[in-house]
Amino acid sequence: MNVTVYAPASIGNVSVGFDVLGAAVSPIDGTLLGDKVTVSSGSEPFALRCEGDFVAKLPAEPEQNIVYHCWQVFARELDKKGIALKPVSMTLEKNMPIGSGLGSSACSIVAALDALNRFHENPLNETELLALMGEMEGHISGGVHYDNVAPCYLGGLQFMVEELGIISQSVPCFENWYWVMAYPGIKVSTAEARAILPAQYRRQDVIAHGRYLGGFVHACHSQQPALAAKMIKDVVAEPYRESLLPGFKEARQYALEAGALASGISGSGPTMFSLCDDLAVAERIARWLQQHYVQNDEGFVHVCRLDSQGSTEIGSEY
Ligand SMILES: Nc1ncnc2c1ncn2[C@@H]1O[C@H](COP(=O)(O)OP(=O)(O)OP(=O)(O)O)[C@@H](O)[C@H]1O
Ligand SMILES: N[C@@H](CCO)C(=O)O
Repeated sequence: MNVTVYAPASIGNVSVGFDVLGAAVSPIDGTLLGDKVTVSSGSEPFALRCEGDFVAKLPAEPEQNIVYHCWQVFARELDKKGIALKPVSMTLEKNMPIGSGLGSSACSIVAALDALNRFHENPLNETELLALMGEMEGHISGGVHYDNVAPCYLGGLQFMVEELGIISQSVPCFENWYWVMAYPGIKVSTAEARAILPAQYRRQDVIAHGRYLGGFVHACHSQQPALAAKMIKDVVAEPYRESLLPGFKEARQYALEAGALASGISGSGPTMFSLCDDLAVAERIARWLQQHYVQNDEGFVHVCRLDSQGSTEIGSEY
């Protein structure tokens, strides 16, 4: 028996909701922009093999791979429930660049925990599994935040409510929005990009943040796309992180002049997203970003749609 799970890329924050809003995205050309994890029966308690385009960027020791930590916390939770852990042989296909702002660690975490859970016939429910995913993301980035793992696992646009035993709920979005994702090919560490943020904010920024986030969620629920797009503004992180992203200011200005409805940093960067409601505009912006924002052979640009599915079981054998 083996189970394979694919977990998609995600946009943390979506500019307007620092740490509390995130969106899962997939390229419209069918490219699988995310990690895959396969869990098979093993002959020892745990074994990990890594492959894929970005395998060389992973820590050399399996014990330092987040997939190993996922297995450890999964074992801990099964132990609490008195359920036997099966010996597993895991394979990580690492397709996501690390430190990209596309939720790369979230992809590995979500694919690993979802696959482990399915392999054991779902002993953990959705909320228990998502809580573990948040714990693992916190382990890597220095602070628990669900804005990558929740959309990556559940799909769509997710808002972190973290109340009444609920971690995240989905927010309706707009069918005709295209998300142009441009990864320049350089690395920005999430932990470092968090460490440069101020510990306190001015009252006017707090008020603006509340207006933008409340306005965005309201506009999504009342299906006002123009208003929703206008509310995609970041006063919490972008002003402080811009300096980490060479060419970002110019690229955002180009995208907005070329007809993007909004443009911002994806997660902690360096990937930027540009939102369009016209495919021709999205493709024009994508071509420009490929020429001017991408810095090396590892960079790429994809025109995406919201991925409403989140992590998905693919190609399993029973
Ligand atoms: N399977 C894995 N996938 C990604 N990173 C991993 C994995 N295992 C261990 N790591 C380590 O976790 C850290 C991830 O760093 P960081 O949080 O900046 O990247 P990220 O998750 O790719 O960022 P982002 O969410 O912005 O895409 C790196 O130090 C990396 O070596
Ligand atoms: N909300 C997180 C996302 C990291 O991808 C941050 O901006 O630090």
